[in-house]
Amino acid sequence: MAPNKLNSSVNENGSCSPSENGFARSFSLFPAEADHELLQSSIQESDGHLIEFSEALRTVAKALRRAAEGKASAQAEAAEWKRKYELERARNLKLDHKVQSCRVNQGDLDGLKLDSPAKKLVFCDEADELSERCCSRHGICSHEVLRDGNPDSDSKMLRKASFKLSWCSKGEQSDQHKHDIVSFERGNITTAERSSKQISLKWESCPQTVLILTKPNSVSVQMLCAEMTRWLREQKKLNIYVEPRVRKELLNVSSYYSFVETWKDDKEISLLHTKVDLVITLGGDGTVLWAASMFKGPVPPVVPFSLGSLGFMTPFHSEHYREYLESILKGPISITLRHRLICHVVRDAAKSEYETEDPILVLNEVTIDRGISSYLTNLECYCDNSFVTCVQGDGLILSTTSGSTAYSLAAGGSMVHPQVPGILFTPICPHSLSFRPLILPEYVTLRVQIPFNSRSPAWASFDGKDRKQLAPGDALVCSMALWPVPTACQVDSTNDFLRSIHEGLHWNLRKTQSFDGPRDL
Ligand SMILES: NC(=O)c1ccc[n+]([C@@H]2O[C@H](COP(=O)([O-])OP(=O)(O)OC[C@H]3O[C@@H](n4cnc5c(N)ncnc54)[C@H](O)[C@@H]3O)[C@@H](O)[C@H]2O)c1
Ligand SMILES: Nc1ncnc2c1ncn2[C@@H]1O[C@H](COP(=O)(O)OP(=O)(O)OP(=O)(O)O)[C@@H](O)[C@H]1O
Repeated sequence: MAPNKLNSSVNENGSCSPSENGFARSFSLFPAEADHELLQSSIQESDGHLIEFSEALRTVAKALRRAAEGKASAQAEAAEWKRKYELERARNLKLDHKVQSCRVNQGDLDGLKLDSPAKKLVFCDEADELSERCCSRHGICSHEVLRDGNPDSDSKMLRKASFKLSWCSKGEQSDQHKHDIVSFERGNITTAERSSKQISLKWESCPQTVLILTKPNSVSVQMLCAEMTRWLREQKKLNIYVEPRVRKELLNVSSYYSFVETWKDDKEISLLHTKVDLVITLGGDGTVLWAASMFKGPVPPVVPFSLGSLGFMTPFHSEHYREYLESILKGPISITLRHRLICHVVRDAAKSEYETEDPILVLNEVTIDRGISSYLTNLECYCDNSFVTCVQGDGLILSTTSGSTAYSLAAGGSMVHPQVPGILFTPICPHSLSFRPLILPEYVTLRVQIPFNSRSPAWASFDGKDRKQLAPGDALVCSMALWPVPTACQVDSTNDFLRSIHEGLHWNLRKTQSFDGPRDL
């Protein structure tokens, strides 16, 4: 309790000194000294209770005042948002109207209809204005580009389940445009749309084909894979694809699994995204990285199940796979769009920047380090042709935000929510006192050049795999890829991210300070 005038005459032992306290002196007529002391202490106690009570009343009054003030400001804010919403809605209705009339004038696009799927893709790409309209009405992407067969015969010819992605919004209907990040309202710049809202996937037709990818050499994973395959086939009537190795394992268990499909070569792998509606991974983060690496282009939604420890990208516990898959196959699903980096190695001997080896897509990071050399690496770094710095140390990590909790974190980089579109620039053991990690915007192109005067080659590795030597004169060019990895969330992007850093890293875990002790009031 705070020091107070009322108890300022209390001595060190906690009792009132008779010489200082006239009130105490007036009771000196009582014969027994013990009774007197008892009375003294009960008076002090009731004083104490009164003080405590008045403090409590003051706190309640303060809280009530704050609540009233908060309510008033919340009401004002709500009114302002409502006004903005009405404005935006009116603007969108006007735009919609314009689009409709434009369409009538153009003969409803019928004249532009093309007969092959390939042409249809080109049509979508080329007619930017039209695709804008399709996006603004249907959300992020209407999945048109993944359709094949005759576009006129519509859903009967679909080989893949079509779905719709949209930003989640609180209202029933969102009329907002996906590209409308900044709006100009009466000459003032306002942010109309957040770039990283929770994304929701809604199936427009039922998923039919599932690809199951599993961590190798694990008996528990093999058993779960067999059980899940049977359940998906018998209960959900789905087609199942697995890796050739897994098909053999399943057939060793029983010939029942002969319905399971697989592929023969890389060409068939490159076409998987046109057949598969959903990818299920059984393993840890490494299996999610493996799944991502199989898709060099678009990636179907991935449902990552963790076996054993909770991974950072595997929020689904395998024990409850039936409930999770039931709800995922039904939809809608909250999705994290995990950005990937596309990396090109440009050799010194190349005649032009465009003469590169096959690009490599990474979900976590690309690392350029000193490999087995004991010399410092010397890496010249450029960002959109501006010189950034020269890394002298063990190396450099260019990481996605999904990879921010992996190697980059170990090298001192920040942890970033996976839905934030950025590139982390994290040095490994820089021999300098002032080299802090950076986070760069998603639209930049980074170039890491091995100088001609470097004492040794550098080594690039991609998601911890596929090491490539970079000789003096070679460069690694890296930018954000077009094709993210959509992973299903257990709850939503933010909840899953926070849970993974709490449970996976014990982030900021500390014993709570006890209540008693010195305090400021
Ligand atoms: N010093 C380090 O921390 C270090 C060193 C090398 C590689 N790595 C990481 O390992 C990754 C390859 O993983 P792997 O499973 O194939 O190899 P692995 O089996 O060697 O596992 C590496 C560990 O990193 C974890 N991990 C992977 N991706 C993660 C992510 N996005 N967030 C948090 N943790 C993550 C895995 O769960 C695992 O515990 C690389 O991409 C790299 O990020 C880390
Ligand atoms: N289908 C696959 N084929 C080949 N290799 C794979 C496959 N799936 C995973 N791997 C590799 O196996 C290794 C271990 O996988 P994973 O990280 O999933 O398991 P884990 O190490 O047990 O998980 P955790 O680190 O979360 O405990 C990784 O290096 C990964 O690249």
